[in-house]
Amino acid sequence: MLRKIFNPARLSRFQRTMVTVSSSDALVSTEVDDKTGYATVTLNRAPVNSLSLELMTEIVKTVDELERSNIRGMVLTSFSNKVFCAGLDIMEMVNPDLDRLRAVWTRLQDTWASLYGTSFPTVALINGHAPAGGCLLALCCEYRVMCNNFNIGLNETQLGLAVPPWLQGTMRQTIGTREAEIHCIKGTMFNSQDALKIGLVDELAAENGEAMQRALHYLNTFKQMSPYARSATKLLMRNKDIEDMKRGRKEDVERFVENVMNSDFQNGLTVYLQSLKNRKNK
Ligand SMILES: CCCCCCCCCCCC/C=C/CC(=O)SCCNC(=O)CCNC(=O)[C@H](O)C(C)(C)COP(=O)(O)OP(=O)(O)OC[C@H]1O[C@@H](n2cnc3c(N)ncnc32)[C@H](O)[C@@H]1OP(=O)(O)O
Repeated sequence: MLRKIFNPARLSRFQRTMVTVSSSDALVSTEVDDKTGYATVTLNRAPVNSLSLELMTEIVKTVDELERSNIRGMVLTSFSNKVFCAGLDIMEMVNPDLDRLRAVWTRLQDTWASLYGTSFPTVALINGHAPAGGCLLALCCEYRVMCNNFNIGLNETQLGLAVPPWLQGTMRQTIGTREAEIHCIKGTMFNSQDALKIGLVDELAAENGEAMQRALHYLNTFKQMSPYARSATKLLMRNKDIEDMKRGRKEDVERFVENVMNSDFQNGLTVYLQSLKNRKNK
């Protein structure tokens, strides 16, 4: 599982040298620069990259294939310069089919596990808002560069959802136990500056180009380092969290289903959706 010597010949499925490989309707597009071995993975589900079952399936598949392709690093970003990812697709939770709802939560667990557990270095280039599941994607990466004037945070409790233990753990690891407890419970959304102050993101950038330079700078810090030592250290730090999540995953799915099927939650969701539409029409 650990990284071997970079071999561009193993990148066949992915486009190399910065030309998009995927068709225009692909939910995730991947470009690999064969000089550096860095992949740029772009979420491409208009309008707001909300995490449907299909988008999460594509993310997991992409990360698995990159793991096999022997890349040297990955930048995760959005097609939109306004929204990085709007979190779980709310429509997946409105009067859902139970089997699909279980599959949605299972796939969110998989998404977290595969992104959190990559052997190669990962940077989230947060070029837009990142509430809830959007913040989750960013937290899974090793390093976060955020453009100015957006919001990020785990606002689940504001929506009537509990933050699952594995996601709480990633937040704790990033901003510390005390702050994670306060802000998971409150469902705080941070603007870019406050996110930097609290350590939720590592750097700010004025715009996309600068953010990409900073992301690549982070990846370049590993150029001279043994990939084996790097990834072994990362995985030794993270594997226990993934194993813990996997041990409790069935109960976690059932808690989510119970949470979503609660009539108060369903009523709240209808009001919330309407509020999003009203905000838009103002
Ligand atoms: C002990 C432990 C117990 C554990 C128990 C388990 C319980 C479960 C826990 C679950 C926790 C973790 C899970 C995460 C849940 C989520 O991720 S829920 C989703 C949260 N997301 C949001 O609240 C974001 C809502 N959206 C916005 O705030 C804004 O849309 C935006 C800031 C992202 C973007 O704003 P703007 O650019 O102005 O676009 P809009 O006009 O608002 O939106 C365009 C369009 O998209 C629709 N939309 C927005 N977000 C979503 C979404 N998340 N899902 C689906 N659709 C979305 C929006 O309604 C607009 O649609 P129309 O054009 O009006 O049709």
